[in-house]
Amino acid sequence: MTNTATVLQASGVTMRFGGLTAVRDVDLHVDQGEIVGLIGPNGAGKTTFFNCLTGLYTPTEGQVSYQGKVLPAQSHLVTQAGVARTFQNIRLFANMTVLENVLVGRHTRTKEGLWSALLRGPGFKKAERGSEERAMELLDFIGLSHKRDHLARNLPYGEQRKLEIARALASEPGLLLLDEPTAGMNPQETRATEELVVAIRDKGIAVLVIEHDMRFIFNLCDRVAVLVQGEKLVEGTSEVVQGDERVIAAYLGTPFEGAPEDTAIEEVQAAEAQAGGEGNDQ
Ligand SMILES: Nc1ncnc2c1ncn2[C@@H]1O[C@H](COP(=O)(O)OP(=O)(O)OP(=O)(O)O)[C@@H](O)[C@H]1O
Repeated sequence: MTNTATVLQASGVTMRFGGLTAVRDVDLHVDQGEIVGLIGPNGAGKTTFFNCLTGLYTPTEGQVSYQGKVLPAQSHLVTQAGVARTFQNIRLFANMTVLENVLVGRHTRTKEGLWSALLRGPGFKKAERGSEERAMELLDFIGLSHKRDHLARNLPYGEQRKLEIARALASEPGLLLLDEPTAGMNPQETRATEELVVAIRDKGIAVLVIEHDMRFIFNLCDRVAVLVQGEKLVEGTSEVVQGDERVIAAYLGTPFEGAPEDTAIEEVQAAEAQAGGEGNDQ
């Protein structure tokens, strides 16, 4: 426990959909105690990569290990192994209470399966009693214990996102993957989420987070990897990534230095200026 241990290791992960390569040969690791950010323009392959890590997709090539063991490409086995995630779009059980949502998240840690949890069979009810204390601890941790009996759908948006995190934590992960946790949040909610992620890390859970809010990422992350068109372009500390011109260019959609398009754009601009000047006397 004294040395830094690698929690997650993705090696050469490639994901193709027919002719489209959404993720190409990506290596990424997350160490114990780290918060790692994954950024990139829309369509860069971030969510596809998460889906490869969590068993929703079987990568076309490459492999993913958690604590030294190759993960199976089945999401419930990945969760059982210790990797939990949230989704870009909220996926709570809207008509269940706050507490019930967290209890469902514990099903991988009890002998009862998901259906038993959802249908609330006798086996689940028994397991539930043992789990309730832990679920309430988690609700305390995220500041929602006072709303334990509220229906999830009645929570304000920011609290729904927090509840999703609590449900993911209920599987007792060693690594938490967050897909755009602050999407749709106001600045106060974003700030609170930042603090929550730090508190999660301080509990010994490593975090890998996809986020478009750059301030959130650069404030929070020990390391940031940048995906562009499915490939890892840069990886480093916030300072390194912020200072890398290729990252700025990728976000602005500007061609890289020396790219052939540079001259083409200049030629078009010159032609447009000339045409504008000819037809216009100003
Ligand atoms: N199931 C799929 N079948 C075919 N193509 C897909 C599939 N999922 C994603 N893609 C394509 O793969 C590419 C990467 O998409 P992905 O959603 O992973 O990007 P992203 O970086 O998460 O984007 P965003 O920031 O907008 O969420 C896109 O071109 C997308 O259209």
